[in-house]
Amino acid sequence: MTSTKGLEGIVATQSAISSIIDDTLTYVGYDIDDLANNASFEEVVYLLWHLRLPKEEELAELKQQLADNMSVPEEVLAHFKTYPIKDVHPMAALRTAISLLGLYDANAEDMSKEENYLKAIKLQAKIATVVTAFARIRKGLEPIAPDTSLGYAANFLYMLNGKKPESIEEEAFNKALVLHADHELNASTFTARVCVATLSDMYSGVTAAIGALKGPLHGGANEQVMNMLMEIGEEDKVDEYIHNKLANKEKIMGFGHRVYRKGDPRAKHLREMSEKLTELRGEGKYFRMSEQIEKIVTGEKKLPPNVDFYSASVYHSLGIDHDLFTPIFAVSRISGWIAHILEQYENNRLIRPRAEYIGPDMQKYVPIDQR
Ligand SMILES: CC(=O)SCCNC(=O)CCNC(=O)[C@H](O)C(C)(C)COP(=O)(O)OP(=O)(O)OC[C@H]1O[C@@H](n2cnc3c(N)ncnc32)[C@H](O)[C@@H]1OP(=O)(O)O
Ligand SMILES: O=C([O-])CC(=O)C(=O)O
Repeated sequence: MTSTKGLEGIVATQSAISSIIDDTLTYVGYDIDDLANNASFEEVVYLLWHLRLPKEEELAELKQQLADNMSVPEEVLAHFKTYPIKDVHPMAALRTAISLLGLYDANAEDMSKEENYLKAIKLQAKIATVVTAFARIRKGLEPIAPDTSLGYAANFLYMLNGKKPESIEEEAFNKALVLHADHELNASTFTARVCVATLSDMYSGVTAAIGALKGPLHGGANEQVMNMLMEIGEEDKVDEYIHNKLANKEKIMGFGHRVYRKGDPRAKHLREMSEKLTELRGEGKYFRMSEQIEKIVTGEKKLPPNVDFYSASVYHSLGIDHDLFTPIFAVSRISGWIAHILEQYENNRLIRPRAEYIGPDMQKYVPIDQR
């Protein structure tokens, strides 16, 4: 038996949800460029869960179901006020809150198709409320109830900030949600599938996936990109900072990808938004710094930016706290996790690979007084 480090190149399942072929990303056969330019996030959620685009009335029904299920139990919100540690990371709070939500769902263990679909709606709806409520409660602010007249993207920004977003903000946030919704067998999606392939419940699968997304080699990179931009501070410091990092063989967050070679097709959309939004906010330097970093890293390491690189300056210019960037990734990606969880249940087999053993040969047990 020989192993492949990080399972590189291993095809671990079949899936009809999304594909990456020759650096082109599609959801159910629809090019990500087409979806980013035209679709609402709710349309994409429907597409991922039903493997077809919704008709008007189907989309209206999903929107209504999401709006109707956004409230979360008081106990979950109250629990945010009980942490003994200051500055709990919002991804840790989110991971716990999703698990906690499962304890308030009487049907959490019901594995019927109907109940799993209802759980999907509840999770997709409530995650927006959980993230925004935590963001407010930690600042001593009251959570804001969803405005059911708003779409999902606008509602998220409304619940976060307490005011309805401008249309340019809503459009940008909707596009970011569309771009992050699914991505074949990335680490967090694989985690979700491994978890539910034991026939564990959907709350467990999503909780596990949040844990995997949190790491800086995966979803956690978007927050690290912004930390890097803040640390560099000024445009004339970029060159020295990046060259030092590369010389020390340190990774530049937001660059590289296990699957894409020529480039991540999502990055250009976020780049475009970053340019527009940072300029509008009078913070164009973050776009210009990002551009400089891209020039150096693509030139010297031949590593193109991934989805996390320009999303950082986009979210920053929407006025979002930097440690909420990864939870926002989860708010979108939960749609993909759920699609994969449902697909896994449909055609399940336990996921259990092997390990190539590299430890010592057979040893004889030595009693403790003779070691
Ligand atoms: C949503 C997402 O998850 S997108 C990815 C988000 N993560 C990041 O942006 C973190 C930075 N990037 C990385 O760490 C990696 O490129 C990953 C994790 C995305 C992909 O990892 P892998 O396919 O395992 O590549 P691996 O880490 O083995 O890198 C291969 C080589 O490229 C180098 N490399 C890869 N990414 C970077 C980077 N961002 N900066 C500098 N060098 C890099 C590695 O140091 C390694 O060099 P070596 O062969 O000389 O040792
Ligand atoms: O696919 C991956 O490995 C990481 C990624 O880009 C994503 O999850 O969006």
